[in-house]
Amino acid sequence: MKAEDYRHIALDDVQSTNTECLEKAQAGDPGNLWITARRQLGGRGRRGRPWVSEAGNLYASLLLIDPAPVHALASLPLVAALAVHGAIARALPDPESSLKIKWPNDVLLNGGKISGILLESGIVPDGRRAVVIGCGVNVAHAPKEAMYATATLRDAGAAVSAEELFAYLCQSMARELARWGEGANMSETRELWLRWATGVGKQITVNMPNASIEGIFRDIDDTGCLILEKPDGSLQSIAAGDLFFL
Ligand SMILES: O=C(O)CCCC[C@@H]1SC[C@@H]2NC(=O)N[C@@H]21
Repeated sequence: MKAEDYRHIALDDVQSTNTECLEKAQAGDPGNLWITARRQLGGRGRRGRPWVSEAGNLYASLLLIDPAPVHALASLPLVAALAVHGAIARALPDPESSLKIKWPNDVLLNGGKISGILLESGIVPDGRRAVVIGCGVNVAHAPKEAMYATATLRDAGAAVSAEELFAYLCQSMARELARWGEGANMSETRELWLRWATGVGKQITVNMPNASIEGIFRDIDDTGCLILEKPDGSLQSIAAGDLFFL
């Protein structure tokens, strides 16, 4: 599908563009629908954290219905990260900027988080699976009280608006979904993801809900899992967690 084949609804204030998409799906929407908002009053981040969503930044969610066989869905966060990375790269005036992907799907500009992505899913009344890819990008501002380094497109000298960045995102998302081919072509997506990844080969800590492990970030596999080499030399595959560099 090409970028123009996706529908788009632009809203003003919403709780969350992800919620809007999930509600559309429950009401029978066929999917391939982008919902954007000027502001979110209840923006959600990973692990139930809030996502501060003042006007000026990009809040965009893509609703897909049954985008791939269930076993391939775990790699969709990598597709989303590549798409957001591509859109931001296009907006940056300085081609030398360091724009990296931090596993699984944060995008970092010069080491500061410039984007977060939240995938959510649900089963619609006819039994099919709705998947929502929610993307937030710091265009004009970053949360003031963040516990981590942040970055914005404005501070990087990019004169792009949230609307213009959304147009770039539509194109890069369509391109990356087509490349991925419903998971059938994951090897190409994985290679590209690794090209932009930060921390591969480095000592890291991965925080998971009930544990935290240290080791060397060796690789990612075709399902998007991080392969960690533990101090005893054994390899552990990790499906989800927050990554920190030591
Ligand atoms: O914690 C993260 O890094 C993920 C943040 C995801 C934020 C986006 S903004 C658009 C969409 N709607 C939401 O409520 N969350 C996502």
